[in-house]
Amino acid sequence: MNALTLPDIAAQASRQALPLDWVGMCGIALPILIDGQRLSAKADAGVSLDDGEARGIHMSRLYLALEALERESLTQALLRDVLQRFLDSHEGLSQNAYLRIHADLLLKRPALISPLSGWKTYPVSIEARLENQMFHVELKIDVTYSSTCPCSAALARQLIQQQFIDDFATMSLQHEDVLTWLGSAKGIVATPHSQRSSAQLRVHLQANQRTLPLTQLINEAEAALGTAVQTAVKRADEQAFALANGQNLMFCEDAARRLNLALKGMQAVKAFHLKVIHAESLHAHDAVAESRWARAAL
Ligand SMILES: Nc1nc2c(ncn2[C@@H]2O[C@H](COP(=O)(O)OP(=O)(O)OP(=O)(O)O)[C@@H](O)[C@H]2O)c(=O)[nH]1
Repeated sequence: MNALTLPDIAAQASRQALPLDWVGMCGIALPILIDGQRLSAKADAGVSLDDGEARGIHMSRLYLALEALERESLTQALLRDVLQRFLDSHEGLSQNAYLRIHADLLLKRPALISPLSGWKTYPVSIEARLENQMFHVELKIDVTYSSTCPCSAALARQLIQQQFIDDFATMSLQHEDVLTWLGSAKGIVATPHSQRSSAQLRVHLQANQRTLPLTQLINEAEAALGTAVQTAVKRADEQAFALANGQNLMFCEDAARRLNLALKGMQAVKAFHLKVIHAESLHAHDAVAESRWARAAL
């Protein structure tokens, strides 16, 4: 080695000849473009190290290949290009390439009644891999919503009926008295339990789907669930939300079935796995349902 040559340890032979499944970098700061939005993301970039004799991969080559992601909107084709660059820059060393991107998508949501609106963040992950020359992309999205237990609602209604019997058994019914009673605490002697719930969607896209339809997936999921968590809320909005919840009683099974149907109806979706978690206020544990589906090959 002369004085001007930088030592290159990665190029040395490995002391223990052993291939590795994933080698790379996690948590790389990266500005990305999704649906016209510039998002602050974190990327995990890696390749397999199939040449067990080689000491290491070339981290900088993966890092530099990510540059393309800050210039163009994310598409399946762009993700594939980046993964191909990972492999091209590791010829002879790696056969498989991996890229995970984590970001918070920000969407502005209107209030139910008032003219207000506010922002909601949706954690999203995009996982792309080029494995044995097969390209796969999986989108992960979390959507939060409110769920009210139908069983608890029925039990609460029964208690309200019982209270009505107790209070009016010996009285002749007067419209005015009933109206006053309904507006009092006795008229709602029991309330059903409800909870902030979350749907975790993992979606495989059709190969011909160019863009990543994250916003569309979120919108479809929220429409199917019916009681998405709100942003700006005045009393009129809160009342409308109470009504929406009362008309939208659901077990976790109901939520999972609704999401299943909504995702199946999206042309962009090739397969999915979904999990809904109702963080019960009745228990210290959660009620959970999962569902998976894959479009039949033509
Ligand atoms: N492979 C590997 N590199 C590491 C690790 N930790 C830090 N690095 C550094 O990552 C830097 C970039 O590696 P390379 O991409 O091989 O850099 P380079 O040799 O200048 O670039 P090329 O000429 O393209 O190979 C090097 O300085 C490594 O020391 C590690 O755990 N494994």
